[in-house]
Amino acid sequence: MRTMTTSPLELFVQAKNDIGKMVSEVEEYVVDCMSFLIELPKEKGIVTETQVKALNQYKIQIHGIREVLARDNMKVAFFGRTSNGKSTVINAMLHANILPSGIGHTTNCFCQVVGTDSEEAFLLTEESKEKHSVESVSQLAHALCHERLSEKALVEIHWPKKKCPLLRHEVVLVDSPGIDVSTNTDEWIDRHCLDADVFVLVNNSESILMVTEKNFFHKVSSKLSRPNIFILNNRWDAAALDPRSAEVHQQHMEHNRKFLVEELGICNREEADNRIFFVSAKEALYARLQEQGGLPPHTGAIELEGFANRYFEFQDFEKAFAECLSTSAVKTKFEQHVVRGKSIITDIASEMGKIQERAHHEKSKLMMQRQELVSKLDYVSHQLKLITSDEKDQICHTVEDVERKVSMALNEEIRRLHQLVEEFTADFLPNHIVITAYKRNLNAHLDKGLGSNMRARLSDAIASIVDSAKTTMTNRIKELLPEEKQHLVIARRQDHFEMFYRLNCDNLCEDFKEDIEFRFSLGLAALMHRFLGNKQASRLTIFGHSEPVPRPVLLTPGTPSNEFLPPSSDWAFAAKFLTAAVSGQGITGIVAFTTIVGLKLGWKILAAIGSVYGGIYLYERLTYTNKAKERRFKKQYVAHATKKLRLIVDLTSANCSHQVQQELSGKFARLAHLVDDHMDEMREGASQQEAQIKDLDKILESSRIHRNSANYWFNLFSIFERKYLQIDES
Ligand SMILES: Nc1nc2c(ncn2[C@@H]2O[C@H](COP(=O)(O)OP(=O)(O)OP(=O)(O)O)[C@@H](O)[C@H]2O)c(=O)[nH]1
Repeated sequence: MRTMTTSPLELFVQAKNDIGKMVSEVEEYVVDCMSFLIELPKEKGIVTETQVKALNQYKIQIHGIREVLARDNMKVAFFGRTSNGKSTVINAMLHANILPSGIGHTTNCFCQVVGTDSEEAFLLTEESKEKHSVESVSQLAHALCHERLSEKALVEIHWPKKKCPLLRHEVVLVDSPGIDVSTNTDEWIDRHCLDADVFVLVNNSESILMVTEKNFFHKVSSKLSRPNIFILNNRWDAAALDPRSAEVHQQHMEHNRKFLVEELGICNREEADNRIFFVSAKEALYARLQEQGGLPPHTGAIELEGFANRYFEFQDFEKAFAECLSTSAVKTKFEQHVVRGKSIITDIASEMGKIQERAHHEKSKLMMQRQELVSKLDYVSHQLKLITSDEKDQICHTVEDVERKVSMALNEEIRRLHQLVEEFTADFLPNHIVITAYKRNLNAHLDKGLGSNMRARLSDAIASIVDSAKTTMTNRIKELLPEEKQHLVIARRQDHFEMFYRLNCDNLCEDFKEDIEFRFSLGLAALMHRFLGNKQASRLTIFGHSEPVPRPVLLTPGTPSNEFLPPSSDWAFAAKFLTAAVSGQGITGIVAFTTIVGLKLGWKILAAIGSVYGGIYLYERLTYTNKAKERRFKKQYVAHATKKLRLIVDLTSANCSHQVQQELSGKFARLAHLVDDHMDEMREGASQQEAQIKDLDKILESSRIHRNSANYWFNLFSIFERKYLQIDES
């Protein structure tokens, strides 16, 4: 609904303020949208380069509209032949004698009168922006003459607004040189007419419209769509003196109407009648100057008959002109801005819609991906727990299996220990230094031999068990890893397991003490041991002798020893005696023993027995070589080592199984670590997706706000349209 104002011209001012404010705010909005677009992540494809460029273009265009708006005003151009009174009409409308007028060609260039807030009037030319001060018409005329301007040049006369009410409403009045003096009116039109809202054709009512005037407006009409043209038949005061004035009036009306309606085709008959006026600018100017006290009373010009009617008609012209100018200027000046503004806003809303759509799509995609990732993470975590528990059991079984195998193999090796010892060859001499070295080398041989035998027995089997366990856990873990990481679980060469069997025979047999002294097998001590057994013999040794008797070595380990029987009758006596004799170890004892046996059996028998006994002794003594000593040494060593090794069977098998456990646990820990890393990456990915979803929410919210704002601005433009541009529709 159009707001009625005191002056029709105020409509333009009000519309200009409204649209100026709106465009200024829309510019801020477009800048906001631009910043929003620039900050959007390009890699997601939510915003395209084309959109950014388009928005930048809109920003430039809106800024351009704002700049044009600032310069927008209501422009009226006055045309007519020389001395028809164009300058006088303008002066009358401005209520001031601003433009020079007179007989002859007084206006030699385009003079544009605009209002200024300044107190003083000044003049600007196109060539220089230097302000020329003018205070009076004569000065202005002088200044214009002095400038020596071409007819198409433009001079701006800035006149204080407070002196002229018309200038307060953003009205610009353009005076032109006489159409009849120029041959280059095309250039005039291009330079000065295309942005004019209203044209006033000032005709001298003492003559009809000439071809030059008509041709000029034909050109204007061809370049502008339906220009607003008013025809002022000026100097009507002079024509009114003619008795045929009514007839002349009629002729002018018909002629002018025909020109506007038929020749130019810019309006209909009724409209044309409202655009044709018969006035006396000179009288109107004089009357107004007189009102302001600018002229002495009774100057003559306003005392002619019919002045009042002509003056009223001049005022009617001003009123019709103001309405037409304001309406036309609002439409021509602002309609294009509104159309452009609405188009920009619609485009921005559409771009925001696209961004919203893409962000929404991206968010849905991300949410699905995140859901998948979280489910996968839960699955992997759960599976890892299951596999870990399962593998623990599996490793326990494997370890037990290995322990059993090692134990069996070691027991077997212990049983075959004598073979290993027999295989050892080195010089053997019964002296301390050689024996010490011999023992050391034998220990090393045993260590190495046992180790390599164990390896030969178990290596393949254990390696196969371990490899199989590793392969199983690797395959299970591999399932939990993404394809691109599965190569990390493939076993490397250094993953191959080798059992380390260190029996440490050096330490084990450290306490081995050999006994390789000659022992006559039928000697008294040997016989006593044979008959009494080790314990009794040892007891006798402990109670009866100052010289310690070396501990006898069992020739056949495992052979049960004879039980000690209590002595009886003669044998009991002999035994006691023998015991006493042996216990005494003295010649007296032996002689006594021999005498008793001799007396009992007879001396001959005794001599024979003695010879045999001596022969046996001699034989044994002679055959007890170094080789025999070495054999005895090795036998003792085997017995000792066997006993010792049996003690460490459990320890060794436990140690080996521990190695397997370490190997498998280590391997599983490394594999599980890969899954942990993968889960960490998934968690990181999920939290990144969460952050991206939040960012997308912000983008969605911002694009929604910007889209709503676009709708708001579009509605405001529509309201402006209804208020100022589609008045007839309301
Ligand atoms: N009698 C009478 N004289 C007028 C009227 N209007 C203008 N004149 C006179 O006509 C002469 C020319 O007036 P201008 O206003 O200078 O005419 P113009 O069309 O501007 O002339 P150029 O600037 O040379 O193109 C002046 O002497 C005016 O006083 C009028 O309505 N009645």
